[in-house]
Amino acid sequence: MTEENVIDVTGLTKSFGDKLVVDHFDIRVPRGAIYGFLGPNGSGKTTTIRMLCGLLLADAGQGTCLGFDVRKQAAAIKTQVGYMTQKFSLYEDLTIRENLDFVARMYGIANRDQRVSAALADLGLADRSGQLAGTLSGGWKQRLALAACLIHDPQLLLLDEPTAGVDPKARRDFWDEIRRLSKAGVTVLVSTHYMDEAVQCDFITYIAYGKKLIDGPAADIPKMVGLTTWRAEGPDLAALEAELTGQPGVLQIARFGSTLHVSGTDAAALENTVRQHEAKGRYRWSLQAAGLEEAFIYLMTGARDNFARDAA
Ligand SMILES: Nc1ncnc2c1ncn2[C@@H]1O[C@H](COP(=O)(O)OP(=O)(O)OP(=O)(O)O)[C@@H](O)[C@H]1O
Repeated sequence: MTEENVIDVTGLTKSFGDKLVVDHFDIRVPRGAIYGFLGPNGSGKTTTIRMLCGLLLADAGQGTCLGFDVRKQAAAIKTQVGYMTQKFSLYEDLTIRENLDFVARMYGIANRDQRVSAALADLGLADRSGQLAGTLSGGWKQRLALAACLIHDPQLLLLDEPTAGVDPKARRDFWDEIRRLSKAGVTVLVSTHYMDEAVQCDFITYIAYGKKLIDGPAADIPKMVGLTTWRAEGPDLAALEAELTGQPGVLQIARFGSTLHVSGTDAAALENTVRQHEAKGRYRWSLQAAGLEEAFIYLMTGARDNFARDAA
């Protein structure tokens, strides 16, 4: 493995039957990075992650994951990544300790009892280790699943929507842990539909209909998306939103606290519309530096749900 890239693949392609699900996907993930994987439902994120961790053989493409060939060394990759699936994949009718012990046994970990006890202590669940996993709240289940992924000290975590349906406080705690792991040198590729998670990533890649549309450092994404945003402050923002909807240059209107962020990709047309409203004097308008939040909303709502295309 090169020191720089823990994942380095090009042209990954996968079809199911006659349906092309992932189309020539390339990605390079530097060691220690948190790489956000965004895209509408059904865009091919899970399929890509499964090809990267050796669970699914790509139809075409090549490259390495943790220095192993993704096509020829799937078995080695599987033992060395931590993969967290969308659905809770542990046993609800085993206790927390039994679940961790089971996973540790699968990986053939030496000093198993010690390792499991350390994982329980890290989790803050040492006192409740005899509790059935099925009785945990959604947030705790996710943390337990993460602890299970980490039991063999993987250098790479592939997390597939790890916090879907989990409350905001539990999501924040989960991400504190992700950042701590990243600081310790663990590389993380994480798919998410949440803006507050996307903004915590170092890099972002965006996929739609199996094709990568955007990829780069998170700080560069707004520029790549090419949105101009104006901010409006004043009374009755709902009325302003209704007035602006569909006007020239206006592609997106998003409420941020007591302000309205109005965005578009045609800067001149948008400014023209804004100036006309500004002349009425009801609202204070200011040009807003391009932000990842607006870019995220644009990306995640701009492309239709991929299943919708299938259904059409
Ligand atoms: N084993 C399979 N057999 C047939 N079709 C599949 C299989 N796995 C996935 N698909 C299809 O491939 C497409 C991409 O699915 P995938 O789960 O990779 O998308 P995703 O981006 O992870 O979606 P989500 O955000 O909803 O999890 C979907 O249309 C899905 O129905």
